[in-house]
Amino acid sequence: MEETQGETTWCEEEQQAEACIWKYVFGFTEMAVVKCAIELAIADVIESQESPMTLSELSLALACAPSPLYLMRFLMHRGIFKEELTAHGSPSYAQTTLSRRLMRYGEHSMAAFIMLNSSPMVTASLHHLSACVLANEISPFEVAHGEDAWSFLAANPAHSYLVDVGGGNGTTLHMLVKAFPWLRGINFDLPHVVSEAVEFHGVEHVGGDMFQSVPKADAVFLMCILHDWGDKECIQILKKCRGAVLEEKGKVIIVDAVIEEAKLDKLSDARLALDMAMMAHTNAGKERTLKEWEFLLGKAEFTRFTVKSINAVQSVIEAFP
Ligand SMILES: C[S@@+](CC[C@H](N)C(=O)[O-])C[C@H]1O[C@@H](n2cnc3c(N)ncnc32)[C@H](O)[C@@H]1O
Ligand SMILES: O=c1cc(-c2ccc(O)cc2)oc2c(O)c(O)ccc12
Repeated sequence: MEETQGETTWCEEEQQAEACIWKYVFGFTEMAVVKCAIELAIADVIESQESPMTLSELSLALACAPSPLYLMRFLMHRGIFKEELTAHGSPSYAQTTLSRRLMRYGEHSMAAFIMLNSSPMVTASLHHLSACVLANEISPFEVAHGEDAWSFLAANPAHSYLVDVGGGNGTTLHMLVKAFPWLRGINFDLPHVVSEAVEFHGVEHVGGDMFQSVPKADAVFLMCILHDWGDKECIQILKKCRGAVLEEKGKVIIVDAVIEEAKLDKLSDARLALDMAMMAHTNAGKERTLKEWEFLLGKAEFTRFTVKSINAVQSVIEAFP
């Protein structure tokens, strides 16, 4: 005979508790999978595709094997992505209002907060809550890091540095720094170009030659630069850019056209016209196909790259050392 407690039986309460306790058993796992989705830019890739993606399409876009993308099932069950069937009946993954909050950019993005709260700097403090409750008057942050948060942040600035190679007068970098306040910008261009540039908050102008060296940073940005140059020069520039970032976590972000000969869209003509303009304006500059980008990035010794179309003449290519 079941004991009743109000509306709920003892047995139902046990079952609810059993389901609930697993949330705590695997609480960190949930955070880690969401962090992983942000790092892989899964929501950004599906958004740029503008249609649901199968696991094999996702694996191509992310330049990884399909099997680890099994984590999409977890994210789908949490209501982060939704599953839809393709015309051939294969499962594909689509954006939701929630997954758009995992995008790295965009007005609803919460990615930066998730990355901060799942960072070792924050999680290390959370491991000391009980000691701090008992010890009183000392913060978990101080126990974990040996100093208060303000001294720690002064010694370990949380900013990421982005260097815009061939950034002109720094306008683009200024827009990026305003949109992403955790960024600090280094606008790198020829000395006579940066000497004319006006000051922007969060942007430092540095004069130099990208064929000689590129300032060190967390990431390098190259917008409409490589299309000005032939393959030999591009490989030289790309090698300097690869050398400017850390091997484990740096990247080189290229904004340039990707010519798709087989897949036409409303901007295909504009890309091909830009290719003709490059022929007219430069010695060996051109717009490149995916195969040509693959060749350049391979020659410059990048280990992998991803391409995101952004509904513009240019695409965003992220190359990893
Ligand atoms: C086509 S513009 C692109 C400017 C900017 N990235 C944009 O998208 O508006 C090319 C830029 O590359 C710069 N540049 C050319 N040669 C360079 C070199 N050797 N080192 C650094 N910058 C260079 C030019 O001064 C110019 O600002
Ligand atoms: O004539 C051009 C045009 C561009 C250009 C056009 C449209 C875009 O969305 C981006 C770039 O870029 C140029 C360039 O980089 C250059 O060195 C010479 C000429 C042009």
